[in-house]
Amino acid sequence: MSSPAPPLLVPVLVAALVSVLSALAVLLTLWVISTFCCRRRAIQTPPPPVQVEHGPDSMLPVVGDEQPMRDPDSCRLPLDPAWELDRQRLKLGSSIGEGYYGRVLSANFSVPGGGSDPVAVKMLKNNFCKADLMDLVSEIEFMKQGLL
Ligand SMILES: Nc1ncnc2c1ncn2[C@@H]1O[C@H](COP(=O)(O)OP(=O)(O)OP(=O)(O)O)[C@@H](O)[C@H]1O
Repeated sequence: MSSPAPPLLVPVLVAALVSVLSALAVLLTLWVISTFCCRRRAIQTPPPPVQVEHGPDSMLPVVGDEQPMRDPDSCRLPLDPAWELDRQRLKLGSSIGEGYYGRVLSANFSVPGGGSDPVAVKMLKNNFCKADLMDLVSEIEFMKQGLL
């Protein structure tokens, strides 16, 4: 049978427990504040421009992570004169459909010699991330190779 704790020990134990709990509360508060500040800083810091490179042995582009792209101008792709069309000649129409990362519009392309051709224009959805851009560029590259 255990003997009861001496009368003085109980207040000391309670005080120690209160001290430990207070310290834990302070640590938790500091952690919450630092996490909140880090998140705010991450949101305020604009993402770096996307680098799209072609690896020596691969036609797939090398681009970054899955952060949302907030500034579409920061991810302008290198021009490819062999495939690039003058987008001033494109007249966008209504939406045809949507896939996982892109949406497709009907459009008319004014042919330089005169007349126009109906075309489909695929573009990234709003709030796309770098992985979506990578998917689109990969699809473009496959199309150039005649693989799609
Ligand atoms: N060249 C095209 N001509 C007419 N309609 C098209 C054309 N390309 C796409 N579409 C329409 O737009 C829709 C979305 O196409 P999109 O390529 O974005 O996605 P998906 O191929 O269906 O799916 P995922 O995003 O998974 O590749 C298609 O389901 C189709 O209805």
